[in-house]
Amino acid sequence: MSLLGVTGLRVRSADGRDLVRDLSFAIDPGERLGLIGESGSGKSLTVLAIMGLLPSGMTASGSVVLDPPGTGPSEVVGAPERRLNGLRGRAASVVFQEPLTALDPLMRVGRQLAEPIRRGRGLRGAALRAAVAAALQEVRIAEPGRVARAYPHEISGGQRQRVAIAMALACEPALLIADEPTTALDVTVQAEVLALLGGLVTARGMALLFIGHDLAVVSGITDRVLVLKDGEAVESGTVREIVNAPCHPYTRSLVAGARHLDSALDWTNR
Ligand SMILES: Nc1ncnc2c1ncn2[C@@H]1O[C@H](COP(=O)(O)OP(=O)(O)OP(=O)(O)O)[C@@H](O)[C@H]1O
Repeated sequence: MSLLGVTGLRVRSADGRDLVRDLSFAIDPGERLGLIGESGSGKSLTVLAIMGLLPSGMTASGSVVLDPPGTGPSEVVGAPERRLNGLRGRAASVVFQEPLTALDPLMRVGRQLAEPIRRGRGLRGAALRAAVAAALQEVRIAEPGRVARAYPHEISGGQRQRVAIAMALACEPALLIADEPTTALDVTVQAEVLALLGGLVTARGMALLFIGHDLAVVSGITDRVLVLKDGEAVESGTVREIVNAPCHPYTRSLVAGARHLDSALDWTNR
């Protein structure tokens, strides 16, 4: 059984429009899948449906099953909040595009990172403080003491995204979902955060669902790609297949327009 199995997923708006239609894919433990598509193609709604976090009024149908090692499979669609809370953070965790989504502006960084570590790992006191420092070091925060004492607005955008990544990792999820995690960052910081994410996924043996609109970025960090257009999957395959022999016209336009395509092609020769 896959770690994540999405079958016939449909997301419908409050006014009855189908924003995601008949979407099916699976991710095995340790696998890296990219979900790529233009703005408005339904990528973020797919992520929210997987986490049981759709905005009120929107409904999901079909099936989303999370099956992390050591627990039985759980259906997300229609699950009560209590069951979803047990899955979030442990089975799957999300890093969003805008790190401030994950951070409370009125709470010091160290305290907010401590909360999921305390909940997830049951640590207290000095052991909890040490775990917070270790978590900040793991995401390569240069001055963990200063950053732990800072409020989110007192640190840089790149540091905020590193903290958001540390929070997403706090409960040791089997699947990390990264929803355009570098889009809000400037270009040099983007590359550093991508390298960090890729390294952490490898080091922890996590599976990765990486959402993006830039084929060069997505193909650099994933093994397989699913192409979404207007809420529907139009093509899927390995990075090599998609980059070297795109079938659907939309995928062809993505490949033709991909910036830094050379570096993406280098990745396919790994
Ligand atoms: N809360 C909402 N209410 C109504 N429609 C919404 C809502 N959120 C998203 N949509 C619509 O659903 C469609 C898919 O949106 P979604 O955010 O999943 O796209 P996306 O591929 O993630 O785009 P982007 O790359 O810009 O984030 C879009 O047409 C969008 O306008």
